[in-house]
Amino acid sequence: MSTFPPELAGKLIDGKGIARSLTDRIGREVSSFIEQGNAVPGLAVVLVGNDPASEVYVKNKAIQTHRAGMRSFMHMLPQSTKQEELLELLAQLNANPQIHGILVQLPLPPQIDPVVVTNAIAPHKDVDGLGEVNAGRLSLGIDGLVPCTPLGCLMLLQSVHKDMTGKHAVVIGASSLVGKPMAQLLLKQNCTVSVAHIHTRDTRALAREADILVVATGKHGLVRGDWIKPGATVIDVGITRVPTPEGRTRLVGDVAFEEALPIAGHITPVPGGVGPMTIACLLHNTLQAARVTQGQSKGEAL
Ligand SMILES: Nc1nc(=O)c2c([nH]1)NC[C@@H]1CN(c3ccc(C(=O)N[C@@H](CCC(=O)O)C(=O)O)cc3)C=[N+]21
Repeated sequence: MSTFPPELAGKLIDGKGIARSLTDRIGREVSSFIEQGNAVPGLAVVLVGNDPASEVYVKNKAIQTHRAGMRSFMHMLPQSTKQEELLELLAQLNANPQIHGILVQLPLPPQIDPVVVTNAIAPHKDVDGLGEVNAGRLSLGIDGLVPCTPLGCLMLLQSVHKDMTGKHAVVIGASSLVGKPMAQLLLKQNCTVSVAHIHTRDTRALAREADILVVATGKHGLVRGDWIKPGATVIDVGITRVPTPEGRTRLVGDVAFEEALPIAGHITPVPGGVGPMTIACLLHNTLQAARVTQGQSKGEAL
């Protein structure tokens, strides 16, 4: 990033750095949690199939989990795994007192229903926050486990904005994984929230009205420079691996970064933006889940 002139470099939201300091803080909190006589927080990650990109993410998660002083339990299942077999594993993980958080990596093979699987995770261990109990809690504004990517985006926004009251926040993408929970979190920050999706008539015109723009579509380069209101804060959740002319690959976001950089007030890069925050928030949620299990948090009913 040092190749940017200083006035542009100051616009970058350093997700990697913010994630590192969050992970370090969680590590210190984990140490004192254990010193107080509590169990070592444990995270189980389940991967079905052998998608190479998913394997990289899952290994990254395990490395970060250890860095924060927590236990990591990896379960790699074959692509042909039956839904019943996965549910059987989840029942064991739910019952295992060494495990405080469970994450099933998405997407799953076609023979497995992600809704059934997500809801088979005990709500107090659902560190992805995707099950109906935690999703319902979020929409009601009750404490619960919040999905990691939107939570990470919120923390990045809070590094720029002390108070978001009255700001127009536009979320592009309405998935249950990112767009919908992101909209709930922005509402809770007193933003006026618009959610654009595949059927939205003029997404560009809507985006141009945004003080805060969160893009989570998986369509790389969708948001061009002229979609951005001058001075807006832009959070790019997209992450796609594309080939380079030299025959290698690189990661790009949903925002045409070079076009957006001179116009935005603040913007997240890809890589080094939202991605590292997702993992840091997973650790945050795992510690939170362990605290609740040990009766140290008010979210007792989780
Ligand atoms: N149940 C579930 N929960 C998830 O949170 C989940 C998932 N399934 N399935 C896959 C996606 C993807 N995901 C990422 C996490 C970190 C980076 C990350 O750290 N990215 C680095 C770059 C890593 C690289 O070089 O490949 C960065 O953006 O700087 C990216 C992507 C979580 N996901």
